[in-house]
Amino acid sequence: MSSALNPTVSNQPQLLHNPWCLIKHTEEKGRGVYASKPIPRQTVIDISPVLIFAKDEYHEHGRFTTLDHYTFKWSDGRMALALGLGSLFNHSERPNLSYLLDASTDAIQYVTTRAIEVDEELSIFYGHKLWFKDADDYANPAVADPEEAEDGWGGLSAVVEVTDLTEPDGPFLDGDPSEIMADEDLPFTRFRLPPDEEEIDTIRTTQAWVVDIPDPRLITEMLKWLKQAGLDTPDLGHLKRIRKQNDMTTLLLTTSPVPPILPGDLDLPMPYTLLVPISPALTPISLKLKSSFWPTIFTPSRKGEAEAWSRGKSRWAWDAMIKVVEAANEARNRGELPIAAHIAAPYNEDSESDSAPTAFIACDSRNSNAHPLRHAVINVIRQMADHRTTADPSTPEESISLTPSEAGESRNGTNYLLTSRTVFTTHEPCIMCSMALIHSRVKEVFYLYPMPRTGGCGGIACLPTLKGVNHRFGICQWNIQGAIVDRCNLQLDAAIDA
Ligand SMILES: C[S@@+](CC[C@H](N)C(=O)[O-])C[C@H]1O[C@@H](n2cnc3c(N)ncnc32)[C@H](O)[C@@H]1O
Repeated sequence: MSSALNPTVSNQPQLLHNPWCLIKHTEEKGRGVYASKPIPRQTVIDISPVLIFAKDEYHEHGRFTTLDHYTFKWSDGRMALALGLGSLFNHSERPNLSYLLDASTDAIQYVTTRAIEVDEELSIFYGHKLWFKDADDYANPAVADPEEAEDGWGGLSAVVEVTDLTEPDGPFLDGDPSEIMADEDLPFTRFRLPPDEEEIDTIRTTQAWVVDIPDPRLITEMLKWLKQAGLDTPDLGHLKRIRKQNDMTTLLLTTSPVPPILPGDLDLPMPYTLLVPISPALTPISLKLKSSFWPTIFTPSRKGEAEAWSRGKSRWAWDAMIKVVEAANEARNRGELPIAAHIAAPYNEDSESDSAPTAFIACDSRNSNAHPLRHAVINVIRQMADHRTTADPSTPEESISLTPSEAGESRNGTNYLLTSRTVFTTHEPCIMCSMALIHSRVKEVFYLYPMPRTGGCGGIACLPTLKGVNHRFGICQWNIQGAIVDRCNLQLDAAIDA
């Protein structure tokens, strides 16, 4: 953000009913909403009721007034004005709020997409065609060009038009599909889970034999002996061999259950056991904690780094997301809750993404089954389980559909159901569904709508980060809700319990 921006608290009455924010004024942007204290990710900042204008009314009158800076497209060509905080969020190329249009209550809900620091501005993404000069000083600031701006009406029209919906085939089709996309251009936000083993009681250890060496001159000899005795094994490569503590030098010997027999001529004390970490430290905090057991090697490996995404893979995700939203719409038309989940066929650089038969899609069926546990994610995992228990790999059709790990006698119950698979859902999975995804060893989950009150992927809890949970999966929130929802005309109940 431009350093020229120096927000001042305006002298107008503050929103005392809102615990998170203040309205401040800057010369460049006018009023804006700023965090008055640190705000956690997925906090509902405001649910603004909207005032709706009929299409003709807006076209003939509203668009010629100041309203035009504040309104955005609603369904059926109508325009909406957010009452409350909703009209004061300024635009950012890197927004920290997502929004959720709720046609059933005529309201719009604003939710933080990441943790927000005190004094940070809360912003939304208006779209690519701005009618003003963006005051934020990013590398490619949008240049206001009235000719470029939409000639339609509605200042914030892009709130629901982040992606160009006039492109009949959708985004990410142009260009080289293998080109790796910059993180900020991806259609989703990845949530960074804290690295494993950040707390002392989650560090996994094993018992190792060590010996104190009262005379440091014996160290070289002992290191030679370790080699000769075959104790210089790679399984201890993540640990330092020697620890110097309180004037005592101690040598790490082995993790074998039986004590090693030390050379008799060196007059060493008896070996004894200690707990040592079983893996290297990936973070500085982990290094400190692990080294409190035994000096550990620091390897900030690539393990925790985000996977690179190509344009083709973004398109694959877009298609999967469209599919899941369409399924949710169909479910709604059948009288179900409009929630769907999709186990996408794995992305393959060389083939059509949606033709592989191991893709599954399921909807919430709590209504039709009168069964409170028939959530979409549970239903889709069950489809995969049923497929793996019943598919006959001897038939040509099924032999195509089963991946090597799925085929053969090791079927359901032997292998995990979703290893290396990606699940797309309309709604953040609830706690029950998140646990089912952990049990299935899913690789990653993409969802469209955060569920701050029920979600198990960061909403009310983040299951993959809980202590004692032995699997982690990637969590990504789709950024361009508006585009997808508008395209598929999904009418969503923001209060839905997904
Ligand atoms: C919905 S209003 C936001 C609240 C507005 N700042 C106010 O004081 O009422 C949209 C208007 O805010 C201003 N604005 C929003 N985001 C901006 C940005 N990134 N840079 C400059 N001006 C911005 C523009 O004048 C725009 O027409």
